[in-house]
Amino acid sequence: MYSQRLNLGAGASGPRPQSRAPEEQAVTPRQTRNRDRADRGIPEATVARLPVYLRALHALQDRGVATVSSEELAAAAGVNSAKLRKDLSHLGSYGTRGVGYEVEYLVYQISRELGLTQDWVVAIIGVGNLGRALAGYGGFASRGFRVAGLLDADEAIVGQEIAGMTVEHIDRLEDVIADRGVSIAVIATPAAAAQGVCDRVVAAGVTSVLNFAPVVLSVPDRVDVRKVDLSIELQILAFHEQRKAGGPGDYEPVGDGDRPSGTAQYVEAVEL
Ligand SMILES: NC(=O)c1ccc[n+]([C@@H]2O[C@H](COP(=O)([O-])OP(=O)(O)OC[C@H]3O[C@@H](n4cnc5c(N)ncnc54)[C@H](O)[C@@H]3O)[C@@H](O)[C@H]2O)c1
Repeated sequence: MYSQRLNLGAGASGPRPQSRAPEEQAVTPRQTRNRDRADRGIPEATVARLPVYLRALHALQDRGVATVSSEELAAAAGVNSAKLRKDLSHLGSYGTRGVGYEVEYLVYQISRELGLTQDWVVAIIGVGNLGRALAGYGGFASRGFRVAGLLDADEAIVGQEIAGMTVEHIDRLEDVIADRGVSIAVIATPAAAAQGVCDRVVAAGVTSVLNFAPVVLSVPDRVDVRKVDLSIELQILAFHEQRKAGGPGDYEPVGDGDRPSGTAQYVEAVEL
């Protein structure tokens, strides 16, 4: 058993460390990723597929499967097996001929690569419909993300209890980030407020932002922004539906051309 594997599920079943040494708090996801990958050159397309492999591996673990062939894992993840083997080779994982990959160790390797073997502290800014849903989503903790702050500008919302946390006023943003070691900010405000919020979290030292607002955020180079836009995903599905129905236009896959199936993986990064 790998100790880091245990840590992945700790949020759901037991307490996580509430505080870290200052030098540990200062490490951001980006810094860790850059440090770990600096010399290995793992392609971003591979990185984007690792969470998909991880999800498939967790499903195998849940079924008590100890080893898996590249073909089985590739089928479960919706990619071809050659691409899967190539992806995993970037992690130094080649499997064993005739046996395949050891599920538990591969979970550990991918989790380590994605920075999931440690806790990431998250603040959700904008606690409306979406912010509430995100705050109540149990899946973050089991994947190593701990929501440590809910902030909103609306006095009627501030002070409310949501998912066991009290919503704080946005005026406290900088203090919350500093005091709780927030390294990822989730922005779920209206579009008009998003850039201002983003500027503040960046000024407070956050270098990873997950943006749900329908606006392209300007950030310094050192900051990673991932944008989630469900309407774009629906438009992509509409495009494919149209093609299935024999609608206009021949389709040429662009870019990677071998993206895994399933909707959750289709969350696009329009900025990085
Ligand atoms: N990405 C997606 O797929 C998706 C899906 C639904 C909604 N959205 C977007 O997510 C955002 C939130 O949607 P919603 O339905 O929850 O809206 P909402 O109006 O219910 O919630 C927005 C919250 O942000 C708060 N807020 C406004 N200005 C703020 C500020 N400066 N600082 C802190 N909080 C502030 C409001 O008080 C409100 O509670 C919107 O931008 C919406 O367009 C995205």
